[in-house]
Amino acid sequence: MPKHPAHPLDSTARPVLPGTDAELDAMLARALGKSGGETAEIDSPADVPSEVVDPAVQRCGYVAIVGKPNVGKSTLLNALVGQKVSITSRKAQTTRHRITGMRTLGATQFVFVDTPGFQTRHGNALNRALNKTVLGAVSDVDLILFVVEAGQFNLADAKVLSLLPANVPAILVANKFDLVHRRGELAPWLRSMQERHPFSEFVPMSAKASKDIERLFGICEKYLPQQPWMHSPDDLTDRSERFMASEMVREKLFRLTGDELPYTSTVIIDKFEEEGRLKRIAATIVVEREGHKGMVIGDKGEKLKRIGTEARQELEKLWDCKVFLELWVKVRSGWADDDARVRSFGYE
Ligand SMILES: Nc1nc2c(ncn2[C@@H]2O[C@H](COP(=O)(O)OP(=O)(O)OP(=O)(O)O)[C@@H](O)[C@H]2O)c(=O)[nH]1
Repeated sequence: MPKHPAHPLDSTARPVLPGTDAELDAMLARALGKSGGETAEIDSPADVPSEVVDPAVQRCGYVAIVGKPNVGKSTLLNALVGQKVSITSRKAQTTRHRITGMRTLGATQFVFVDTPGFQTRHGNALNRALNKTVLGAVSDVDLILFVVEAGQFNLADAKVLSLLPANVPAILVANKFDLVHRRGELAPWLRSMQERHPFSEFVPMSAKASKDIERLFGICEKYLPQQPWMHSPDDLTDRSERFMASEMVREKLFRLTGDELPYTSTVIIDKFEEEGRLKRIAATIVVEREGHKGMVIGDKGEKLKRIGTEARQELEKLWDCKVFLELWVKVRSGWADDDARVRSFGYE
């Protein structure tokens, strides 16, 4: 029989927020897996075949992943879903859409919502659209994973934190824990974080470590309501193949052009045709200035060719079919400042 922990918000089982120093220290010790905590080991809901789960005992709910740009939200989402549904790059502001990825483990179906980092620096139309997406994402979910870099918190984190609704449980995910060398300094940091928001739990982790991902599933499960699944247990995302194609090109574009290319460059799919086991895709990379065009094309077209090859290879792997990908580059000055154009490029 699969396990079904009581929903923490159903009854008196609401998580107790650590108030005293001793409680905070215990929370930290437990989260770090040190002795002395009563729940150092957390079961993962995995390993119960989902086909055999009676709908009457199924759990299903939305989990929003929020945080400022570059803290690792997309890496986390991909690891949770078990496949690439959101693009990642070292360049901040890579994610622009609300993306849902799903994962069904045992009796529980997790529906994840990825959000763009909350934009604070520029008030242009693109950033206004991005911020609206973040607000929409957090208002109607069962659980929020507020992602920060472990031990860090600045104004950009604070702006995202200020958007969290009071009535939705939020877990503090201290990501990139592998980069923290002075772990002893985390206790005062955790204390200050708990003063900023009544987090239900604290999870120090690395989105790149599979053990941490498994542990996170076990932690999140109890926050999702008991109700039948909304998607088939095999579904991983509700985004179209067309969308995945444009995201994949955009990821390669940002990875291969480095920091010179402004994040306002985007990708539009002009053609998406299927012929048996072959997909023919034509896409345009839209840049803001003539000078950016050269950065994308590179010496003798070398860079553009590499962007195309890498995107094609990943798409072939993702869909398990042959892909023919044709790329173009166009200049459209000021598109990110133009509301109508931002909408026409697919940002609501
Ligand atoms: N060392 C380390 N690096 C990580 C970890 N998680 C993510 N990263 C890296 O951090 C960078 C940003 O990760 P993303 O997943 O793109 O971040 P994001 O928050 O989705 O960024 P935006 O799309 O800009 O909002 C990438 O280079 C990741 O490889 C982690 O746990 N440890």
